[in-house]
Amino acid sequence: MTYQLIRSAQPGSILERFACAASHVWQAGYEQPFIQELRQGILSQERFTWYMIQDRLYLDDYANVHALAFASCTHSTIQQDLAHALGDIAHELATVHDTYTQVFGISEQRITHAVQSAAARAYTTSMLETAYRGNTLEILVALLPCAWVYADYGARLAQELGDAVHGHPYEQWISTYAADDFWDASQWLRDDITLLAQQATEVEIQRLEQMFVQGVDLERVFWASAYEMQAGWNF
Ligand SMILES: Cc1ncc(C[n+]2csc(CCO)c2C)c(N)n1
Repeated sequence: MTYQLIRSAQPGSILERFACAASHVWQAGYEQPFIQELRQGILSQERFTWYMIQDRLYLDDYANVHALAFASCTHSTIQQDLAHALGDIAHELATVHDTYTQVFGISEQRITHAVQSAAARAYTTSMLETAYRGNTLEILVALLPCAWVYADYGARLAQELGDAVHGHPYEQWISTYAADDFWDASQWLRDDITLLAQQATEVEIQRLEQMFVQGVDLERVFWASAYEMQAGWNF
């Protein structure tokens, strides 16, 4: 179990069940070339730029999933959490994205004309399908891999790099996701899932576990497709 998993998942909790079920794909995601070359600071700017453009498109869909979760929800506290989380996504766009789009000279025009890669589209289509058809708990579980995987990989990268993170070519990216603030910003999501899951049956929990594993794997595939600079379809 990794650093963030130990820190978050109470023994016997639904979160621990998710973490255990996903442990293989989780580790495979960390060991893939995109993340390992990023850690070593040798990931090409071209690949990172490709990723950033795809991520901008992804974040639009990701924000929409929050809005759909809000619409599905009758709990006022969970609605407030979702509305607040939308603000965090705007912050993410303003910090990580704006920095790198400036540093790497990615024009707004290139982003506007970009087409989602096949893998990115598979990921967002799957999340949006859950958002349109699922209940609030299912939609929240669709959002969870995004927050948890990034916090975990960020913390591991920072831990492994130690002082070498300072002046690292991808310092801002690593530091954003390694920060305690980033972890704390998604505590509402883990809490609300834990709360709603108290009413779920064992069969429903097993389905959620499968959804979670698929989401963690789609995070892996998203990076792999950026590493390959995978194309999409122009329709
Ligand atoms: C493909 C992809 N997956 C996850 C994130 C990380 N992320 C994006 S928004 C958000 C929530 C609060 O900012 C988190 C964790 C990303 N950037 N791109």
